[in-house]
Amino acid sequence: MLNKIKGELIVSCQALADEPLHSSFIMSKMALAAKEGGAKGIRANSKKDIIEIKNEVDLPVLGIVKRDYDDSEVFITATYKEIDELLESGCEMIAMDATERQRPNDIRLGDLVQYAKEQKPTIQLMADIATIEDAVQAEKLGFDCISTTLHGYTEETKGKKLYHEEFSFLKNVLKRVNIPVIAEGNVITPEMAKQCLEIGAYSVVVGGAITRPKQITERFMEALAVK
Ligand SMILES: CC(=O)N[C@H](C=O)[C@@H](O)[C@H](O)[C@H](O)COP(=O)(O)O
Repeated sequence: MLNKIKGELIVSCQALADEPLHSSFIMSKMALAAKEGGAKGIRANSKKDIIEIKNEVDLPVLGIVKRDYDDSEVFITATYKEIDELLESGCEMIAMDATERQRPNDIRLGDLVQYAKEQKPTIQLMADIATIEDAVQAEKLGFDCISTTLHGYTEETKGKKLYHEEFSFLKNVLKRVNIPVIAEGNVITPEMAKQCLEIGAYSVVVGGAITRPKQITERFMEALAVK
């Protein structure tokens, strides 16, 4: 998958149970629209959505399973169970939370990486990180690439946006690791996506700005309210 997405756009097609477009069928059509628009990869949540998306488009899929656990704040591919589901889904790459936060049942991130690679040696793994330290650790653990997905979404990074200070976080991550770094999170305009690639991101993931019409509408409403 990494070869196919170099310098390209990945579209994240996700709608959780509490979102208006929650439906594997709708996500598969979102993926088709993304493909027809030129995207070279899809990020998707849940085995069900991934299977339906794979029936609709022949693009490589970066899979996650979002699931909440009582004993942890980690919710993106948190345990062996989610990894098993993703291996069954046929996705080419698995993304998992790679923050230093405690995982459910105290599972160690390194053990999850090892498990996934043992189960399917050809699977590629993406580390969803929030901090520079997460990125450095992820490279050591054997992840194939890093994504800035969780920057701004942890206690430590709350309120931060990837585009703050001319994408300074992205620039710093790029300086500290040698594996590909994918820009993801709050990339909301085509210009921002282009900027991420110019800075040196390997590719860019755009979600809400393409596939969450409620979020897009809210952005318009905010702008109108200012006037
Ligand atoms: C923090 C979190 O849960 N991020 C999720 C990760 O899969 C998705 O909800 C995002 O849509 C995705 O990361 C793309 O980002 P954006 O939608 O901002 O372009």
